[in-house]
Amino acid sequence: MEELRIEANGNLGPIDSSRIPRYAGAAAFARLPRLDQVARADVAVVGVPFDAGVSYRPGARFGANHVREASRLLRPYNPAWDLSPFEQAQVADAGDMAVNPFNINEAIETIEANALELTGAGTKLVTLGGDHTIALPLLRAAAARAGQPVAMLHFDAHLDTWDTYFGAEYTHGTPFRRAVEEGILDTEAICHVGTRGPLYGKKDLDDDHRFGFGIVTSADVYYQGVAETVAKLRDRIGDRPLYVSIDIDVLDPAHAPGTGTPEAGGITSRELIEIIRGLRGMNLAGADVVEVAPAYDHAELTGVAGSHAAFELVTLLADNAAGTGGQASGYARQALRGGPKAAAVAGPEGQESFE
Ligand SMILES: N=C(N)NCCCC(=O)O
Ligand SMILES: [Zn+2]
Ligand SMILES: [Zn+2]
Repeated sequence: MEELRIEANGNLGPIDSSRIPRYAGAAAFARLPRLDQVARADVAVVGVPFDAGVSYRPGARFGANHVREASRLLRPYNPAWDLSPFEQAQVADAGDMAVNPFNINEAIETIEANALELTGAGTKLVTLGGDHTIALPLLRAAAARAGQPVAMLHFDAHLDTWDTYFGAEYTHGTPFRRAVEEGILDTEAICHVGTRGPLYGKKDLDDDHRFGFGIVTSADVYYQGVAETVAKLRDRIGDRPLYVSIDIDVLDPAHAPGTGTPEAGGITSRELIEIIRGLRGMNLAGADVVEVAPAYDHAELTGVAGSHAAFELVTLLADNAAGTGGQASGYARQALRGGPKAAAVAGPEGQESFE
């Protein structure tokens, strides 16, 4: 079948869902072209079907394709910012990395090497996991490309700064401790968002604090609201190269049941999307959406949430590639009251920083 695609500004866009039903054909993220169908890409969405690092329910190896399936319903215009990311930048689906499911160390090396290869010509990556182990090699590649340790916003119910499980150093509960040890994170500008749930002990928090992490808990987002959360995060990070890692379990299980280690009391998908939108114009180096485990999903809730989170990340990167960041437009222009969009556009001046 012919692929009837939307094209604009020399960028090959998604299959046109007004001419080919959106449920037809093979799934690529947002019905975008494959990387081998375009000459170059500003932004690539890539899958990492790997879940050998999980401590509880398995299945995140199927997450990337589940998010791709759910992403068929995305439309190409993002009204929050009056942006058509696939027109403003070339975005493509780079397919899946072929990682060894039986050897975690080798898998980590493969992910790092593939991420470096994909970003060679300046392409920015949005990676679909996979379990959270994969953030470590992705951060290595992001820091190598940035030429310096990167700031990080880590959306997650969990800290993921634990030391080992069963003596294993590389698991989905440990990537950010390893990243601090490796010196690839800018420890002046790293923060967890959405943290909640029981820990093993107080030492978990003491260690995490010692590594330099700030914490905006799920309860903080509820009590302070999105606007204040965004302002604090922007203040903390400034213009540093920023990696954004989104564990889908940051969402309440009501919004994202399809994940391996769910915790009650999470943020909503609306809050997550609005916080991501609040990062507009920041110096985004790369991002991931991980821990989608479709076997536990219902009605594609988690796939839809993951696909929208990824779409907002792609919008941020496309916006940066096109140099259009920071202008009030779209819904922001039509807003009746100030809110996070207004705050994000206005910037973080005058906001307190947090410890
Ligand atoms: N990264 C995720 N999703 N979970 C980490 C949970 C580690 C634990 O079992 O304590
Ligand atoms: Zn988690
Ligand atoms: Zn995690």
